[in-house]
Parts: sequence; C-alpha cells; structure tokens
Amino acid sequence: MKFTAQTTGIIEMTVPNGNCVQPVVFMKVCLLGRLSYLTFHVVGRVLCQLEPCGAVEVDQAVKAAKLAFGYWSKMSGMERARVMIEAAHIIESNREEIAEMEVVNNGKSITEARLDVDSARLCIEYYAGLASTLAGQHVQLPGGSFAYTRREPLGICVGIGAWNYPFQIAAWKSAPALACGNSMVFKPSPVTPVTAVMLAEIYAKAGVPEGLFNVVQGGQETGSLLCQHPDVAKVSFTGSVPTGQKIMEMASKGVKPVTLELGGKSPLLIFKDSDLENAVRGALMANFLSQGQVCSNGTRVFVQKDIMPEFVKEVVKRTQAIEIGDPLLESTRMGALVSRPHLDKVLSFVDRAKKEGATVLCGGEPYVPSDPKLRGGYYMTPCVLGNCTDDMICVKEEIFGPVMSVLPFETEDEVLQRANDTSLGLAAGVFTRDVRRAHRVVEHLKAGSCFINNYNITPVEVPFGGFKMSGIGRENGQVTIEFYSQLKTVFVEMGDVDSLF
Ligand SMILES: NC(=O)c1ccc[n+]([C@@H]2O[C@H](COP(=O)([O-])OP(=O)(O)OC[C@H]3O[C@@H](n4cnc5c(N)ncnc54)[C@H](O)[C@@H]3O)[C@@H](O)[C@H]2O)c1
Ligand SMILES: C[N+](C)(C)CCCC=O
Repeated sequence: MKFTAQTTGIIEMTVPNGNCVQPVVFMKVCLLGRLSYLTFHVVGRVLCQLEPCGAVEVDQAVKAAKLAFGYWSKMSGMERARVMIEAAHIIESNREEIAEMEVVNNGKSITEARLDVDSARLCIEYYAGLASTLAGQHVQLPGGSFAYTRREPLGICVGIGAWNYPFQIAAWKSAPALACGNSMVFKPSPVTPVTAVMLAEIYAKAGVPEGLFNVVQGGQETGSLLCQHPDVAKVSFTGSVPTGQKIMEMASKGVKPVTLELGGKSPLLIFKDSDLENAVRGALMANFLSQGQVCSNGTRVFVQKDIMPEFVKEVVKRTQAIEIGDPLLESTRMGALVSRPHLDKVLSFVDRAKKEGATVLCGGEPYVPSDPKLRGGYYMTPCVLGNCTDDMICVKEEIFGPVMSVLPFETEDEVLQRANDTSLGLAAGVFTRDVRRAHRVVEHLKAGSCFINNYNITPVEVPFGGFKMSGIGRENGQVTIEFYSQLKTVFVEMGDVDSLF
C-alpha cells in the first residue's frame, strides 16, 4: 500500500491488492469497502474507504501483541531502548514524508505537522532514555530478611486516539508503554487512520518483535471490542468526555486501569501588567493551533478591563492576518478543519454566540480558497468573539475550532472564581509581569497543565493531563512510567518461619 502526497494537494493512493492485511498492521483497506472513512480535508474528497476491524481482527491483533509481549518484556531496558532509538532515527529521517501524510490525514498546516512529528520522535527518545532506569527498591527487614520491589509491565495495552494529533497521540501512548515492556494495540480515529500505520511500520523497521505495536482500524464498535477484550490489561484513551466515560465503564468490568486525556474549556488570564505583545501571541497560540482543534486550548480569554481595547485591537489584527489555505504550502498557518460535519458544528457555535449577544470581532465564516482545487475543503476564518458573558454556550462548551471568546474582568479573586467555574480542568494560563501574582494565581487554578507567560507548549519531559472531568492519569514525563507499569513486592525470609501455629 502506498500513499503519495503531491504538492498540488491532489492525493494519489495506490493499493496493490484491494484488501491488504499485513501481518503486523491489521489495516484493512478496501477501495469499495463498506465505510467511507478517509476524506482529504484539504479538498473535501474521499480518498479511500476502510473496512472496520471486527471481533476476528481485534482478536488477531491481541494475540499478536500477546506473543510479542513474551519476547519484549524479557528484554532489558537497554535492549528496548536501542530499538526505540532506532525508531526515533527513522522518524527523523522521514520527517517530511510523515508530516505531509499528517497534512493529508488531518488537514493541519505542514509547519504544524512537522512539529507534531518532532514531538512524537522526542517522546520516543525520552522514554528510550528512561527504559534502562526502571528499577525497584531494596528494603532491609529484621533478622537479615529483606524485601525488594520489581517494576513490571502491565501486558497488552490498548491505545485509542482522537483525530487532532494522530501521529503524535500514537507516539505519546506507545513510547511509555513500550519502554516499560508492554505491547500495544492502537486504534486511531476513523477520521484520521493513516499515520498510526506509518508509526507501526517504523517500529517494525526498527526491529521490535512482530506484533508489538498493532494498528486496528474502526470506530466505536472496534474500540469497544478492544476495551472489553479479556487479555487487555490497560486502556489509554484520548478523546471526548462522553466517550471517556464509556471507556472507563467498560474497563471497570475487568478492573483495568485507564488513562483518560479528555476535553477542555480552559481559561487564559491576561492581567493589565502583562507584556501585551507576548499576551497577544499567547492568546493566538492558545486558540488557533491545529485550526483550533486542540484539547488544551485556552478559549476563554479573560482580559483585565483596563487593557481590553488595546488587547482586542491587536488580537483581531493578528487573527485577520493568519494565512488560511493549502496546508502543504510553507506560508499557510491555518489549514482545513477535519470534516464537513465538524466545520458545520463549529460554525453553528458562532451563530448561536451571535444570537446570545456576542459580537463577532472577526472571522467565523466559511472560507473558500481562491485555488480551485481547494474549493471543496473544510476551511473557515479564525474567529474572535467579543461581548461574551460566562453563561453563553460559546463560553461554556468545548467548540474545538478556531473560536476565541474574550471576556473582561476586574479583580484577581473575581477572575479566579470565574476561571474555575467549569467541570473541566485540562489547562489554564496566566500572563502577568508580577511573579508573585503568577504563582499565586496558578496555585488557585484548577487545571492539570498551567502556563505562566506562554501557552500550549508541551515538552515531552513534563507531564500533561487534566483535573476534574478532563481526565485521569498523565502522558509524558517520568510519572507516566507509573501508568504503564506495576509494582511487585517480593519478601525474602533469611531465617526460619516464625509460625503462630
Ligand atoms: N486531553 C487530551 O490530551 C486530548 C487530546 C486530543 C483530543 N482530546 C479531546 O478529543 C475530542 C475530539 O476528538 P474525537 O472527536 O476523536 O473524540 P471521540 O471521543 O469522538 O473519539 C475518540 C476515539 O474514541 C473512539 N471511540 C468512540 N466511541 C468509542 C467507544 N464507545 N468505545 C471505544 N472507543 C470509542 C473513536 O473511534 C476515536 O478513535 C475533544 O473533546 C478533545 O478535547 C483530548
Ligand atoms: C501539543 N499541543 C498543542 C499542546 C496539543 C496537545 C494535545 C492536545 O490536543
């Protein structure tokens, strides 16, 4: 199977055999299949049709992962690290090809897709570095007896991904899982099925045992089959809150641990003493990456009243200057949204905001690029909404599109109370020059990932994840090792058994 992205934006896909099932990658590609899954967001055309994996394929993938786990879990951390580093090298040398395919897969700009590929590579490198450091503890007990702990893998882990960062999510889940000695069956979103398969091919080429990282294609039925499979030890999920709740429920039947990376409606607090230039840049980073389809986006931008006019003027000017269009072009900063229904949903949020009294300061319209080949794509102009109040739908619900709501505030106490008034708690940000205020505010913000004087940066060395309904567990950082391994305690008696009987 070969996908070719051409710079013209036209995609040619060749599948040598109509229905190709590879031994490691359980990806069924059928040009005349039952489900139309893969759409080229840039031009709005269906690229190919994929058949979802059913119980048979899911079972095949789990069996392959079980076999591979037998080999992989017995290798030393150093040996696993060597293979993972090789995978990272392969990603590095194929950066452009993977990034171009991510553009086709998702619709985001090539500039951002490259950064996603880098983040995936760095994550694999980081966990390769940690693989050889996994160790237990030795505890001295009375009479020369002792105990030790072993950090062991969980077994077969399932990864289920969302469509906004397809390659990066597959790497963020598989890297810590593999470093700890687990195997993984990964299901990408049916909307963006391609680049997880590339990652599987890269791991295979790097030398992981056959079946260590498998990709199964499909939607919620395939996902449910994975979560309910008795041989699966853990589920790591990225996606919406309602699906996360279902996954937790399914996993609870087998008392399986879950990692849940869910949605957000994050606040960004801009105080009057901020460096305005940086605050404006931060607000754009908090809202318009990946066409606004980012879980951690700071979509509720609270601005201290005194600086509201200048902030709004500058933010609108910069938003209007964002270049929209062919995401394969170097100059493009905003590509296409992921699907027609999603674009319609985002636009309907803007309509409802207008009806509720918000003012559209810019954008919020469908965008038709001048290039005729892009006319069917799912583009819109990035939007800034003014005159917003906390009770509006656009301020309360996750829009998952390029729509920023700007809200005025007066005092620190007031804005903290309003910022925390949500059932979600993925991220939050504060812009101020007052270092004491910055740390005081962050201490009170109820969110898992907080930013001071920046927004939406996620170095792989630091944990990422949510408070409240935004999730459970963390991705990235050292702590994630704990979410992909378990401790075994071994007691060693050096004397006689002191029996009570
Ligand atoms: N916190 C994070 O790190 C993070 C990152 C990216 C996206 N997200 C969130 O993801 C959402 C957008 O992504 P989406 O639309 O793909 O989410 P979604 O919940 O619709 O789907 C996510 C994945 O779950 C699968 N799925 C759906 N129903 C399932 C079921 N019953 N059992 C098992 N699997 C099932 C889907 O096929 C897909 O692979 C947003 O809410 C966004 O905030 C969170
Ligand atoms: C790398 N970003 C932009 C912070 C995205 C993290 C994943 C959430 O959607």
